[in-house]
Formats: sequence, C-alpha cells, structure tokens
Amino acid sequence: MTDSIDSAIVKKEYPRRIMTFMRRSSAYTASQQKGIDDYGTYYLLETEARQFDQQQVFGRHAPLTVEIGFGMGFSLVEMALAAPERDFIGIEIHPNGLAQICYEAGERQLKNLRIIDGDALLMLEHYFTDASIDTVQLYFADPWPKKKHHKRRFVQLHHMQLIRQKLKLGGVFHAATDWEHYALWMLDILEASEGYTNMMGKGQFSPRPDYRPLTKFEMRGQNLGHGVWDVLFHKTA
Ligand SMILES: C[S@@+](CC[C@H](N)C(=O)[O-])C[C@H]1O[C@@H](n2cnc3c(N)ncnc32)[C@H](O)[C@@H]1O
Repeated sequence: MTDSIDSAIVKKEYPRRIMTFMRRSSAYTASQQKGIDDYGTYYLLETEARQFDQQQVFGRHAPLTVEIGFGMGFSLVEMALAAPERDFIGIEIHPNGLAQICYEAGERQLKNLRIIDGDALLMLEHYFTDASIDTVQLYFADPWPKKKHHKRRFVQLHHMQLIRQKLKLGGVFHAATDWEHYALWMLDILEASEGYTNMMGKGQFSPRPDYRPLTKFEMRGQNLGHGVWDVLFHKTA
C-alpha cells in the first residue's frame, strides 16, 4: 500500500448504491438530436427484463469489450472502427454523451457497437451474464479528488470483484487516468484484489497500449506536462 493512500478507505467495503457519477445534462446539439432520432433505436440496448445475448444483438460471437463511462464516446467509436473483429458496448448515464455517440456511430454506420443508458454497476450486475466479457475498460473516470469523496471512485475492491465475475478467465481490466492519486489508488486496489494479476508485473503501470486512442484532452494534458497512467490487469482465477 502506498503511503499516499489511506488504507482504511481502500479496505472499507462501501455499500453498493453510492453513485460514482454526478447527473448532468444540457440541451441537445443538432447532431445529438439527430443521433437520438435517427440512430437511437439501433444503438441503444433494451436492458429491462432481459440479459445480454451477443448472438441476438450482434449476430455473432466475437471478443467483447465493455467501456464504462465513455463520455462523448469519440474514443470508443474510434476503437470500434479500428477493430471490426471485436464487439463493443459502452455504458454511460450522461444523456448528451449517449446522444453524441449515437450520432458518431450512426454517421459511420458502425455495426460492432451498442450502448447502454444506465449505471454501469447495475448493468454489470443484472444485464451481463457471468464470464461473458473479454475486456472491461475505464478511461479517465471521475477522480473524485477530495478525500471525503474517495468512496465514489469507480475502482473499489467490491466493484473489482463484480467485474471479475463478469470477465472471462484471461479477460482484461484496463483503466487510464491523468490523476496521480487515483492511479496509485487503482494500482493498490487491483494488486489487493483476488483473482487479478498485473500484466506488467507487480507494482507497474503500463505504457499506453496502441489500441487506446490518444484523446485531444490527453494530448493537451501531455503538452502541459501532465502525466497519464494506464493499468492493465487480467483475470487469472
Ligand atoms: C470524466 S468522464 C470521462 C469520459 C471519457 N471516458 C473520456 O475519457 O473522455 C467520466 C464519465 O463516466 C461516467 N460515469 C461515471 N460513473 C458511471 C457509472 N457508474 N455508470 C455509467 N457511467 C458512469 C460519467 O457520466 C462521465 O461521463
């Protein structure tokens, strides 16, 4: 455990229903309105009263990546375009982001991407079957910098066990952050999480894998000398 991390906070089991996000929305832009009107029915998955069936949704069984909190979705669309041999599902609660990704994907006629409107924790728990996901990715998640809000960070011991349950054996959890304290926190939590192994070796961050697009936000940060940390763990038990 690094000195900078409050181990009491990391170790404590928080109740499930603490929100990892703040609800916010604004009026749709013209492209977001078009995204919902023209492409929403195709891309938004119906998650009530059913479980995810890859054959039914994508018409095939391909390696499956699930992204938690894709924001506006630009990098997820880029990834889906670059890897037509994989299927992608993005989960987000921000209405403008959901509408924007529908627009971006629809205009490109992307077939290997679908999205879910909802809390990723609930969706992972109820919609996805166990051992069904190849990769779970969490890019630039809200860092919740104040100590009293650390319990709202997505990466927590019990959330990692939920993700482990949904990953296939050998499946990957990949997170990236530009917030150093959260980066160290993630490393600590994941090293302490049963069933995971650091793909880079104990205590090591990963260089950015080629398949993770460099976002404008990240490039701007890099130009200002900010760091970015990637953590890559796989499910080994
Ligand atoms: C800081 S933004 C980063 C967005 C994007 N990944 C990026 O790199 O630009 C974090 C996003 O995660 C979403 N989010 C946080 N917790 C979530 C949850 N439990 N389920 C779904 N989305 C969540 C928020 O709504 C927000 O859009």
